[in-house]
Amino acid sequence: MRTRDIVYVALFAAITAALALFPPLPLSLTGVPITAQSLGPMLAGSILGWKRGALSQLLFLALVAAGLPLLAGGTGGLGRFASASGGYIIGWAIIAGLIGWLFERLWHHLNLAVAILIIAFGGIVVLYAIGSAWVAVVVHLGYFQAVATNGPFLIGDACKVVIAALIAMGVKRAYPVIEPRPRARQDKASTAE
Ligand SMILES: O=C(O)CCCC[C@@H]1SC[C@@H]2NC(=O)N[C@@H]21
Repeated sequence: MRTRDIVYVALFAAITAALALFPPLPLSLTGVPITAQSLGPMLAGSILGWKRGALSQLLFLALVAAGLPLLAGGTGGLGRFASASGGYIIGWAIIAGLIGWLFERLWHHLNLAVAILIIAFGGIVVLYAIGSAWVAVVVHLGYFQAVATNGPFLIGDACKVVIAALIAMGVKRAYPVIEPRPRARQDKASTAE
């Protein structure tokens, strides 16, 4: 990793931490809060790509695990991973990697709609799937009951998806950070013509 990559990783860990400044709203059944912080991994993956995106969230998680109060509401420590929120928090690193990987693969086909679809897939479908498994275990619910507890997150998360896609597409145009995978041979041939 170059120095610039380390700076990007640290910057996006810091952005996720800064999003904790928005006050959380915990749900009564599970205690998992509505939070602005899941915008962090959406941005990290879509702007940095899979490796640096995932690393930025792993760095953030390491700091939380070490006890720094970087989660919304000023919480942190290993206990947060054992709480009903644990799957979502761990999922942030996974979805940053997944979103970044999909952005790299589809770089030459990206437009706002594709970006929204990719970020919604990672930041809603996959994140809820992981988070709900954790909720099911910790809160003693069936898996699909746990999935249903995500309902109140949907409007906020849909807004985060659109915000992340708009920012990521703006960065792609103005100052692309992702180094895309080479185009398929077929694409190359058609551009050479
Ligand atoms: O305990 C924490 O601070 C972490 C909370 C994780 C909240 C998840 S992230 C996806 C979903 N959308 C939200 O707004 N909240 C949950």
